[in-house]
Amino acid sequence: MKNNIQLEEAQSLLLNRIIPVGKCLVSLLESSGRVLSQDIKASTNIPPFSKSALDGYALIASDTRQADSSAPVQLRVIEETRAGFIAQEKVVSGTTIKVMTGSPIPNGANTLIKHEEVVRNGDYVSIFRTIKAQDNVIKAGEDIEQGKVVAQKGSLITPPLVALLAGLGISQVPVYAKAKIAFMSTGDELLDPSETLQPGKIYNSSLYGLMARCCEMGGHPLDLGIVPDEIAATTARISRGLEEADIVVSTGGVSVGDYDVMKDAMVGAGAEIIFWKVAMKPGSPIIAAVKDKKLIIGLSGNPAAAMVTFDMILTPLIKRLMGKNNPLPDKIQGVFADNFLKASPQRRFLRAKLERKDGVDCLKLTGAQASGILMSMIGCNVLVDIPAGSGPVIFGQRVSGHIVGNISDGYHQEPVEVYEEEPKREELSFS
Ligand SMILES: Nc1nc2c(c(=O)[nH]1)N[C@H]1C(S)=C(S)[C@@H](COP(=O)(O)OP(=O)(O)OC[C@H]3O[C@@H](n4cnc5c(N)ncnc54)[C@H](O)[C@@H]3O)O[C@H]1N2
Ligand code: MOO
Repeated sequence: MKNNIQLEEAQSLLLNRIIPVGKCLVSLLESSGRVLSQDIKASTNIPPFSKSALDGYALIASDTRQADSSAPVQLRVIEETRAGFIAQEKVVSGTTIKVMTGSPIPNGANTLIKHEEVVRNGDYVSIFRTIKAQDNVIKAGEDIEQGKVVAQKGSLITPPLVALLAGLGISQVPVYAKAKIAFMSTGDELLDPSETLQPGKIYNSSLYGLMARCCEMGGHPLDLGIVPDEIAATTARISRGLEEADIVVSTGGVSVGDYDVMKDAMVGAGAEIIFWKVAMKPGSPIIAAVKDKKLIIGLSGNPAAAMVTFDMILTPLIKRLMGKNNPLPDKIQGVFADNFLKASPQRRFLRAKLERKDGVDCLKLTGAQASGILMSMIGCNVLVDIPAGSGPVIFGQRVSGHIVGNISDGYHQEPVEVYEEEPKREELSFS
């Protein structure tokens, strides 16, 4: 068993053990937010045929070579067509076909003019200028060429990708199955929020926040409820979780108190401990074990510590289980828009909110930072990463962080912008 390891080592020790869950097909709408389980190749051009970009007339460009405002060219209108229909006639020299936006380009025509530019008189239109070939023609394959890989296995399905898949005629999307994560909380002091509060007891808050986070990233939580601080009961609950889920997550019982049962319960369930404690605050006493290739992760009982370690360690595991290629939280650099005056002998993660002010990414604390304070998780979308051995962090200082929660995906996928010059404090105004 390793002890007090660095966060990055903990992440890679665990990620290396993850084998993505199965694959399945889901409807287009259900696919949003899921992860593609295979490359998608365009089976057709988009658009599939060349079409008109406007309401007007399809004609042959060379017919207008002599046209000008004093000597218009006259063309005979031989048909009128619209989007969804193929013109029956062929445009030959001296003729034109009236089209609507989206109409397939009629045979023989190679350019278009909008109807406001012509004068219609019975079956004839007058054209007052020379038109170039291919004007206002949207070419077949202009958006996507047949055969092109439009999305890669392991990528997140976003609403624009849903539209693109629909445009390719894909109605059932190949995705990774949802990971099933079992959640339990140990603690004799805990009551479910549905129960009446008793003296000395508190409501189980952590479990619900973690399960909601699991849902937020498309996982399927399995609620194993509250377990008393007893080894046998905890062992039994872990074993049940292992039978039914891909990963078992618990809160509480990971420190050094008389009732901290998690390590013994894991061993009792036949699991091998991988590590205990990660050099970070909050959440340092995290413990990880493995049984039959399934991970069991015990998080701190302190609610904010549990959420921070869930975001930094569990979230990547769940994303990888569901096939995601780059599951670690995206990194960001920004300007600290607050003062945190405590020294950090240990590496510390501060709950902050990322806000862009005048083009500068600013990170402002969301409240008090003690491990039990849940309030400051509200609005937190970045965990500012303060290296071990740091002194106070002051307003205007450059800091790094990790994006957490829903804005993580797709935010700052490009390399993080590095500022040439430190913005001066007086140049920044914060509300
Ligand atoms: N002598 C030492 N004591 C502690 C140490 C230490 O190194 N030496 N480490 C501290 C740190 S740091 C942490 S973090 C906690 C971790 O404790 P546990 O994971 O064993 O958690 P508990 O003791 O069960 O609970 C801690 C705290 O959180 C409350 N809690 C627990 N579960 C929930 C829940 N599901 N929802 C809401 N609140 C919960 C619990 O009542 C406690 O107040 O240990 C320190 N101690
Ligand atoms: O590591 Mo503990 O989570 O600071 O309170």
